[in-house]
Amino acid sequence: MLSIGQTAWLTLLGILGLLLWKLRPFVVRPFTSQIRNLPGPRMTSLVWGNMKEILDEDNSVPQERWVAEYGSTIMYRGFLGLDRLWTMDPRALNHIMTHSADYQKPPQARMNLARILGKGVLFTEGEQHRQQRRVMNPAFGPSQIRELTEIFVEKSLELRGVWDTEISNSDGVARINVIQSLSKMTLDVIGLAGFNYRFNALKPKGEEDELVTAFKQMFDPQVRITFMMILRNFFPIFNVFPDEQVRGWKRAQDVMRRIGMQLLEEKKAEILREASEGKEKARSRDLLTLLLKSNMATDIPEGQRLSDEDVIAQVPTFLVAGHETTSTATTWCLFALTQAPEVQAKLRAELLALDTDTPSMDQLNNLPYLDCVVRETLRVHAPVPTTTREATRDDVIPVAEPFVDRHGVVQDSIRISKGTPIFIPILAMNRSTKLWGPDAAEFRPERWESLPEAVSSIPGVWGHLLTFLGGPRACIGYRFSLIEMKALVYTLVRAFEFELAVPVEDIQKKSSIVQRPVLRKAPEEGSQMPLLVRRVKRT
Ligand code: HEM
Repeated sequence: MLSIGQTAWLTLLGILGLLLWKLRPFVVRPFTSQIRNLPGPRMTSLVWGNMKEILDEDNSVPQERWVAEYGSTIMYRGFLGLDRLWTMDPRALNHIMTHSADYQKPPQARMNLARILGKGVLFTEGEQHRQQRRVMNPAFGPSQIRELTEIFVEKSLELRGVWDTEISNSDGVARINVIQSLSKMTLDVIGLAGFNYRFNALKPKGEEDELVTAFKQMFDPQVRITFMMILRNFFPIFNVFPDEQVRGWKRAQDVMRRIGMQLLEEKKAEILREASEGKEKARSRDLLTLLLKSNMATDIPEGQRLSDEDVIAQVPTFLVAGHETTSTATTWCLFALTQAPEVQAKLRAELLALDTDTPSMDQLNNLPYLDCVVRETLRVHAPVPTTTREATRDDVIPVAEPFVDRHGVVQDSIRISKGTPIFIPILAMNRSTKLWGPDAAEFRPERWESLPEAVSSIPGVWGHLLTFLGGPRACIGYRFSLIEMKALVYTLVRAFEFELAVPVEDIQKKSSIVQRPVLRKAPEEGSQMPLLVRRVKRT
């Protein structure tokens, strides 16, 4: 039997051992990492590495400067000097994104995803991920999105009505924080299109929907980073001491789970009822019903079907992945139009030439300038500016362009060790002057009428952009968000004129995962894009 003193010593030793184990990469990697000889900036702090420069400046700006100085493939230091790979070589990026089993999301990022979203498609890796994508892909095909267009247009018109009322109440010109309304609109859309669930976020009926409350609780943008959060990130064992925030997440998760389960049961019953009545097509066209139908299809072998747990985990996954991304993209689109009045006028002229308030998907896709404006927005204002991966084994990454390492030796590949973090430079690739030309940073929709040859090497799933990533982990919802964005821009730009309500220097891009706008003078107010909105005068 151990005495209290001995138990305390053993516990202390255990904690010390765990600490040393966790700190091992920070101690060993600087001497063993295969990428330590890549060119790159000098480390400016032993504790912060190069992170201070990165956190002090706008997204990707320091890395773009380093690439201009040292070449397309560089190494810089993260927290406690941990090495990070940043490459803008299209061939290397293609290798990393297509070999998704060898380059996975870092374990800590996955742990946080699982804690908040459950084990949905954003979380899973390897065979489980392939299985989920196989069942889910059919729900996101072009013909399914065509069916959903009506919802995108209906909700866009509802938003038009809300802003119209605000204008009437403000003597003809309303000051509107557009990101707030757009976020409600896209939540309503993903509710209806995702699960046939009415959030009524744009036009609340009585009390706020409990799923909306749960969602807000989980993704509060004002969340404080506490010491306990950092500790829990490094040492999951500290999860046994939950604070109020963790308890709040747990309560929110319980609500999401309960409603997810209820939706699942209802939809399964509907599919079975319709099958027994001999109907070919289920009435509901939402993503969850389509996913369930695909999961129940006879060509999916029994062992490949998703469990109920897997299906329920997709509910918060769709909500998170498909909501703020599209609202933020549309917000930046309206912002870009305020900065380019001639583009706004040209776009409006094209949109008003089509004489309908309720366009179909094909009609939206046949508007060439609208297409250019949406592409240019997603290029310059990619909502997700970077994403991370970690090498799961030692590897040799091929490059399109040989580079010179720190010792002056020419290298034609990147040797990488297991565990090395990699940053995928979505925004930086989208605005690389080498690929897009000297005006790459400018918002110029006309560039899409004749693209430089070089951009065809960018390994993105859509439009020569990395906005939706590429390879097996590319965004599953890109067609969904493109048509939703087009329906919004079509409806809003036909109805209203937009002007920025504050000096442009006051708008700052604040990056968590998604790049949201905040006011430099009032960051505590959260996401803000104040625009002056007037009705379009039709002659
Ligand atoms: C402008 C809008 C959007 C942007 C910019 C965007 C961007 C992205 C990016 C960059 C990823 C890869 C993340 C990573 O692996 O690190 C991703 C994944 C994903 N997106 Fe989107 N997305 C958008 C809209 C949507 C919509 C509307 C949906 C659903 C309705 C959706 C569902 C997903 C899902 C489920 C994944 C995970 C795919 C996987 O890992 O297999 N996204 N998205």
